[in-house]
Amino acid sequence: MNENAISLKEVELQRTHFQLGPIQLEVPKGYVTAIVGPNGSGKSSTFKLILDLIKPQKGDIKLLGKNISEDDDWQTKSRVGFLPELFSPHDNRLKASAKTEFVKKWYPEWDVNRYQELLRLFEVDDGIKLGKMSKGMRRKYEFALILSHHPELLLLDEPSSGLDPLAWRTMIDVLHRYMEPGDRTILMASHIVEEVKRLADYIVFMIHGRVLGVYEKDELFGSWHAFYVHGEQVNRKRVQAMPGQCGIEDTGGGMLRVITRMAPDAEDWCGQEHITITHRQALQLDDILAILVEQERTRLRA
Ligand SMILES: Nc1ncnc2c1ncn2[C@@H]1O[C@H](COP(=O)(O)OP(=O)(O)OP(=O)(O)O)[C@@H](O)[C@H]1O
Repeated sequence: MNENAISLKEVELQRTHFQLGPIQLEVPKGYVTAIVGPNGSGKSSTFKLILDLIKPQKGDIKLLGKNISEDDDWQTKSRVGFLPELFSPHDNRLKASAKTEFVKKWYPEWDVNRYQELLRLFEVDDGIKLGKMSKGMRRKYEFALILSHHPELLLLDEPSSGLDPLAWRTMIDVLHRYMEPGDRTILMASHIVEEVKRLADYIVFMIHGRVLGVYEKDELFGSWHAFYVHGEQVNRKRVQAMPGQCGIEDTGGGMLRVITRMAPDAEDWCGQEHITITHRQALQLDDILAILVEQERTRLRA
């Protein structure tokens, strides 16, 4: 990884019932990074910290090379497009077009043609009051708005929340095209497995306010596998020594299903131990997340 679009160093945020961090996170420029984690794990809070909308108790945050706590300059923030998870109800009485007129003044790179093109693509009428828009329509409008000033960096919190399947496909398409020039960056939070699979280059797991790791997507799916082995050939105790082992299940019919997070090493180990893998399965993102959540719960209980 070379240049970072965002970096968080030892960032801590203390709330009454929640502790975020210390977080160490680097978001590489030119790629899509997806934060994946259960509800309440701190994804939205991380976005707000990055944008200086809330202040951490400790740590340093850099946005597009600038230290955000020292940089009050709008210039850096005007290079970012932020789609929050929830929109403020304060704008509800405004027509979308009135909000656009207000917002566009803040962005030197505002592109009216791009805005009109995106409204057409998403089939959004900006003559409607924001409070009268459906959830999906409002999301599509805000999406068009943040893309129309040619941001270098997009921060998308649950981008497809409320979108129908057709609008979802359009959004994925628009984001792929957005990334085409090669120097743009997306940091997104998502619960949608398919969305992460289609868009992300890197995946960050965040659980209970902690970043559990940043993984290159293909490497992640290539290393988390379930191996099926014959219980007659190998007993539970022996298979516990498999590299990266993080779960053994009896699937009936004398078969054991062994989950490993180090599939290539585990395969070599099986070879050396003369254990035949009868079948193997790459784990899905939600399976991996479920295992990590369980491991984190066990760690917290200990
Ligand atoms: N303004 C606030 N004051 C106090 N606690 C808050 C505030 N906002 C969020 N929290 C708490 O911080 C924790 C993290 O919330 P956050 O919204 O960052 O999580 P999330 O991962 O985005 O969740 P979700 O997937 O449900 O959107 C939660 O326990 C939440 O209750």
